[in-house]
Amino acid sequence: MTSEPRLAIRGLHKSFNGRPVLSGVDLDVRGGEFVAVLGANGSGKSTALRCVVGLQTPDSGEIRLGGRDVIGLTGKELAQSRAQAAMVFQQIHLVRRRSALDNVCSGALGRLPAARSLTPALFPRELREEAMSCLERVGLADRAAEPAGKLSGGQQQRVAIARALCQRANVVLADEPVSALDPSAAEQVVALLAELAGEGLAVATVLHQPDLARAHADRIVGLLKGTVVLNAPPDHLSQSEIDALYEPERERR
Ligand SMILES: Nc1ncnc2c1ncn2[C@@H]1O[C@H](COP(=O)(O)OP(=O)(O)OP(=O)(O)O)[C@@H](O)[C@H]1O
Repeated sequence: MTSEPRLAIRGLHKSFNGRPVLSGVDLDVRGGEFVAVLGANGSGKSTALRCVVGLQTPDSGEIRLGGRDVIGLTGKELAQSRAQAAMVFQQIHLVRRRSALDNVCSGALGRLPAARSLTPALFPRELREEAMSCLERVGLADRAAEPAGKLSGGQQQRVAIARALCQRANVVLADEPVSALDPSAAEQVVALLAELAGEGLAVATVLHQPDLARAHADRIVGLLKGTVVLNAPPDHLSQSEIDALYEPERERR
């Protein structure tokens, strides 16, 4: 594991309509590390990850990707810095009628010349080869030609992860990637994310399954009402510490 974090978040604040959602969040993810982010509904998990990839704008704080603060960057510099991080979502967002391979190739659209990115027929051969090796890494090379919509939910999520690899992201952020999957597919996808971290990627995933986090993560980060209250390897955390993250949900019921 490298010592310089690939992703370093410092003092992240975000409010919606005057209501604080993130109140000074710090989070580091190093290459080779698999971090699970846990917390009750509304604790700010998605907002924190969305700020990293530019889907939300924080009110204040630092987001360092590859050692460089991306807040305040503009234009090409911002695009290059942000491309280091790719996001995988619960709703998988593949083009269902396109092949798995075409979907994976689309991870490279940000670096293709415009004339090459208009339609998959124009994707260069080298890109198709790279996308194929990304599909191999997620165990789906044999389904490359299949329309994405015909694959199972777990397979589609693995295609989305391959697309993140084809973006050449070195930080992969996943927001509840397994919430829509059955337990066996969920286990496979989380194990895959852990394996990719083991190969050197920096991976952080929001999970609603503390057991999967305990089984696979190197570190668990717990958010409570927009504040990091846990940050430790699973075997350093008691079940009651993890259960306490979900107290606000129980109070609401
Ligand atoms: N674009 C937005 N506009 C207004 N409020 C928002 C917006 N995005 C998120 N929120 C609110 O911010 C709070 C935190 O949302 P967020 O999605 O980050 O929580 P979460 O921990 O990921 O929750 P969940 O587990 O339910 O996905 C919630 O109360 C949510 O309603």
